[in-house]
Amino acid sequence: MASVLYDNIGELVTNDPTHGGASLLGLRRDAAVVVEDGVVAWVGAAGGASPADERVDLLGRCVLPAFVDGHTHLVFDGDRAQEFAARMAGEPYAAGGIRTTVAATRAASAEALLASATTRLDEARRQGTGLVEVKSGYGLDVETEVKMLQVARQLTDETTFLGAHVVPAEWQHDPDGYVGLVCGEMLDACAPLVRWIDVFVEDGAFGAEAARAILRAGQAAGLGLRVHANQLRPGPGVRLACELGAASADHCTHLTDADVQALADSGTVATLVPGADFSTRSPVYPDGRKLWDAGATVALATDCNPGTSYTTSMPFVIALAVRECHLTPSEAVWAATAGAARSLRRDDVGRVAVGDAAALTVVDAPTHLHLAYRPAVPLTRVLAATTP
Ligand SMILES: N=CN[C@@H](CCC(=O)O)C(=O)O
Ligand SMILES: [Zn+2]
Repeated sequence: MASVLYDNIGELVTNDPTHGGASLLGLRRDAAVVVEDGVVAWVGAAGGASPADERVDLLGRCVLPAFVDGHTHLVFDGDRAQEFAARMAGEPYAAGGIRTTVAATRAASAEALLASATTRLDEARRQGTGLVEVKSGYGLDVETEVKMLQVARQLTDETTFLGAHVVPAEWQHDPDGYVGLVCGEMLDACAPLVRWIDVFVEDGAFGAEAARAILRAGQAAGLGLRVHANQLRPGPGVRLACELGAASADHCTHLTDADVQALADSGTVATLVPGADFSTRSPVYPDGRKLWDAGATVALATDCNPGTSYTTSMPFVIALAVRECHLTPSEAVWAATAGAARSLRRDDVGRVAVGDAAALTVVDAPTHLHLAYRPAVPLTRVLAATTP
């Protein structure tokens, strides 16, 4: 049995309420963690553990649960840097840009998609991410959606069918026919490859009626629900997500008071992706403060994709969530770990607890506050990771 002792941790974020009194993050100062065969075997005081096969001295650094990135589009081909540059010159973001990536992704081989997605996943891991969710949605035909998901399955168990990203060009004359394809042949082909189904509910993408039909079809196929909701303007996405019992409503940039209340009253997590608001130069950011104070469960994710948020950096998202969404640094770290785990309905990640798979990230700083305090500084890396 191989054991590793991580000793002299200056600040350990456990997200386990049995540690740290009433602190949100279950903080332990001067701590140590023992990992045996990839599982957390012991959590206690620095210098207090029995000898292990290997000892890693953290020299007073902060250790936290590896970040959980519950919303990514890591599998795609093509480049949209020109579209980004045009936006920075004043062009608005529109859902239709997705079709540019669809053309490139259809033309790419599975091998090429796996190679580029693996590079992005490695990039995320170098910044402290342990677990990612990955969506399809740049195929929009049966063959390419399956190709994307077969690639995604090689990266993570948390895969999502997003055939309802937008209506592809060849179905523009018959959007209802496309909804039928998504609910029928495409879902049948993709369901065995995924845990989740997602719909982009927005003008230029899918309305409430089509989204309800698609999500119900996914539910009937045994999939959990996620919704791209209220990204570009107020709309029905969040309320639909709450009504149908979705695990997560993602974006949540434009919420009414009724939307906030619906999230607070439901088990649906509000997953904020402020990297998208940053890269689309949104005039507003999600009001994380209001959601948190209302009692909603808040998560953070990168939404890594070539159109609206080409970042794999959870520390960057944490910094944005503090600066622009008005979460405290501690709330943002919780949302990027424990909150994100809830958005995937996982209770085995996003915390440091005996018996859990070990997924630890080290911050080259004495406290978690430095994640928001020192934006864009490469402070984090995964220390131990066993989650797929
Ligand atoms: N909003 C919908 N989907 C992606 C953007 C996709 C794209 O523009 O390529 C998002 O989450 O932001
Ligand atoms: Zn997205």
